[in-house]
Amino acid sequence: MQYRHTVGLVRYASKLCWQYSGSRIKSKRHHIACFHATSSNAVSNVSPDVSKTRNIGIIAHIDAGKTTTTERMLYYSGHTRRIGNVDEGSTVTDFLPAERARGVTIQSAAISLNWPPLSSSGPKSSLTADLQTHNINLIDTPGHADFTFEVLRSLRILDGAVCILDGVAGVEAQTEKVWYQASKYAIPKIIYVNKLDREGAAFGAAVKQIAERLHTWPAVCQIPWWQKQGSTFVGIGDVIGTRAIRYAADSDGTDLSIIEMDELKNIDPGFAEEIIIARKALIEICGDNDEGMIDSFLQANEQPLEIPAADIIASLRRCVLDRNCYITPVFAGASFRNIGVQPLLDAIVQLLPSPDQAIDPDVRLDNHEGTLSELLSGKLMIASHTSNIASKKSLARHKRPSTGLIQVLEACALAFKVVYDARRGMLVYVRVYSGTMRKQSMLFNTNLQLSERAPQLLKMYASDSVQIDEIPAGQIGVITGLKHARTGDTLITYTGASPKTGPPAPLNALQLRPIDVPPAVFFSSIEPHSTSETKNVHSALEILVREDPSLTVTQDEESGQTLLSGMGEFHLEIARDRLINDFKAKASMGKIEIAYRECILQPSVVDTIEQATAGCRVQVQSIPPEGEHRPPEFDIEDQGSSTILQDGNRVTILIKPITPSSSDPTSPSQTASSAPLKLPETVPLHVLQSSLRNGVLSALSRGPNYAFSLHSTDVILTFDPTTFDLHNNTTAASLSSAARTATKGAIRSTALENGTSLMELVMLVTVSGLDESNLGTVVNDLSGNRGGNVIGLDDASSPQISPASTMSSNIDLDRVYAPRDPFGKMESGSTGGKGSGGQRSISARVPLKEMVGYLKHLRSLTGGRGTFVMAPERFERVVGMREKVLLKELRGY
Ligand SMILES: Nc1nc2c(ncn2[C@@H]2O[C@H](COP(=O)(O)OP(=O)(O)OP(=O)(O)O)[C@@H](O)[C@H]2O)c(=O)[nH]1
Repeated sequence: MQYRHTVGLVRYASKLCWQYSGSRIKSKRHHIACFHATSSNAVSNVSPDVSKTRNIGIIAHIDAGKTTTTERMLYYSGHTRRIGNVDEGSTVTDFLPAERARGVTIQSAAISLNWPPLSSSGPKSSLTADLQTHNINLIDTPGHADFTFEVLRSLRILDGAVCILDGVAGVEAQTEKVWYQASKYAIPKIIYVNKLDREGAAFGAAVKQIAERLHTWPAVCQIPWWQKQGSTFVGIGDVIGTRAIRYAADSDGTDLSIIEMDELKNIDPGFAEEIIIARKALIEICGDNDEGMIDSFLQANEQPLEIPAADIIASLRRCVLDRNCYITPVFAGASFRNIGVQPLLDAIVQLLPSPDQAIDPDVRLDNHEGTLSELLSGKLMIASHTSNIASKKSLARHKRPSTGLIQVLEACALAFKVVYDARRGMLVYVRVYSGTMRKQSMLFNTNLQLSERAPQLLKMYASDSVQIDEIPAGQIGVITGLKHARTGDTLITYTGASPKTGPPAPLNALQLRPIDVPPAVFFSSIEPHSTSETKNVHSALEILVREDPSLTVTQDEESGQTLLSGMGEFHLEIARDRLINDFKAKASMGKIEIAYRECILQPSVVDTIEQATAGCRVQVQSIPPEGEHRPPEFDIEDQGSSTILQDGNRVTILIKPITPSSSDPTSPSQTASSAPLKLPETVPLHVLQSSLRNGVLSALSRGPNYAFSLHSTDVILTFDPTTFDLHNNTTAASLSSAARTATKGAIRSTALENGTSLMELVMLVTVSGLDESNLGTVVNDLSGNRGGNVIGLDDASSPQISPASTMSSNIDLDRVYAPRDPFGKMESGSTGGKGSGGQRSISARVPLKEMVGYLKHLRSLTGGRGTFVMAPERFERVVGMREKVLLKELRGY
């Protein structure tokens, strides 16, 4: 029985929210209140100094205030003359119509600003004397979990991050997720506790949660200054400078006064005393981690108050840049009230790394991994070459290559974002890692294996831009006019560029740290309103997918329907809005449904099914699930350039040598360097390989029984050039088609013999905000009605979302300094043992289907207090009654 993806196949009345986003209602008015100091007609030829550059991301849970803070940064840096407002849809960075209408960040926006500003001084400027002007490339990332890919691709190219917390909510679930993602890439971070003007704000509690949930030692650099028994937030205590900064009420944040300690002791003795306590704690934590601070302490005659602010900043910077040091500086403010943003900008410049101090990016050359500096020093080339010649058993005949080949490399950059702009066409955002990318240079795209010229380069100021002649190493910029480059592609320039041949091997295979695309878990059909609209709709979809690789478009073979898949319901809704409103496509979107997977069943992994079609011999077998006995050959790891892992499947392409004496297939890398295989000039090895692979992947995109894509399938395709009749007129399409037919045949035979099964996505869910009275009810609901499996209670670190390697495991909470909060919300030195305020949390594994509409239900179970966050864990086979029920739902009978 075959099932087609038809609209309404699965009916879900309720809405899945990956996390609670609060009940904020935002105005739909579009006040564009900003006046940009730059314009796209301007041309800038100033090359920024790399040591005075910061590539920084702003990361946080949804609604923590990222865009509000960014807006102030633009204002103080002189980029805008008025402060935009998220609630009025007038911010610079949320410039998409959908972002302005909904008041949420959907795509990460890249802006450049100078801090301290070049021309202005006085109240709009830095609060640190003698701070030199730096160029900050800032990326405001989305907080909603459906747009996690946006955060991931930004993190890939950032050197540092500011993590913003809501001062009332503290460390929220999505904060933990993005924190650990940033930690995974070893990105140095500072924390800004925002919204301290709100009723219920608790800075001390937030600091304790930072230690408890983010597993880092908070180094409190500022403390909030509350007056009127804690009801009015008036400014901040500068622990590093031992002074207070008071902001005039209802000002734009430039009307502020610096109050030195002597005066503060008269105005607010309690607050002055707390600053002194905080400073001692800061010196202690720096001294525990940095030898330099011990020297400063001794030089200051062991008087913490006598240590110069510059020494503390230098010590903190050493700690932040040290990968093995688990210290995070913490700052305070209320961006909406214009409090605390200038000192935060100072901290970005002072504490976060410049590109030349940032982590050495990962690269891959041929099938060897290393770092960029290893590549540039020639080490990686030597390793790659040595392995090739070793495979030919003729090591003695080959000399080591000089590093000359690397000298051919002029520049390399990663395209981390592609955005369609109605006025300027496709904007490809790049981070240049080495060399200088120049206007009009010929770029070679190592992922697509093609050359494109870069007609124009831009520096972006959110939706505005300035033309530039070059993008030097360490900088972020935009290339316009590229027809092919996609997110995640590596672009290189090289001497003697030839669009016909591309760069010499193995430079043509150089890849900078790839960006993993998470699997799509929801889909919907897209129906053009008329046949004449089909082309327009497809062009618009093509743009959407090039912009956002976490969206995929497929064509259902049987129904002919176009299906759009994505990361969540909200993700697809936004895609629909963009399709219809921004691209004016005349089409409708069907019901949003869950994307299941299909897997072939097999009694034994060695019992493979083979299918041979026109030069392609295909073996198909199922990959045993994780946790079950898995023979060594199924270790899910990349096995060189002939094998890829994609969407839970493993695809290996082997090319048989033409020589009559060699009967064994070899991997392409071996074949490439062995004399017998002579491929036609028009079909070089990489084209042959990628065409065959695309054919296999296409066959895997539709299972034989349920029409969902296949998962846990191992495909080995052996290509025999002699039986295919490979010649100069062979096209990539004909190769793909042969691979596809052979793979489909093999899958069909396997399915006929052994059957297939449905697989569903299991989510790792963390429910928080619970208390003793509703904990049991929520546990029962998750493990009973929803078929979930509770794996832990009060797991402060949400271990499933937090890679252990990125955290410090031995933080003694009693040793963590946190100032007392007003109204006794938080006793310093205690979090109640069960999370903030004695709140309880649950970690569970639950099928995605059962989480649809969960937010509403959870709120009814917990009187509106419970929240949750979830992340995909893995696809699992659906068995027993559950499979019967699901199939019945899918069939509709
Ligand atoms: N009271 C108060 N409200 C704030 C503050 N900062 C932000 N807000 C409000 O919080 C809401 C969310 O602010 P945003 O700046 O959109 O938050 P975000 O983190 O960018 O949100 P997403 O991009 O959608 O994840 C808006 O209504 C802001 O006006 C603050 O310091 N105090």
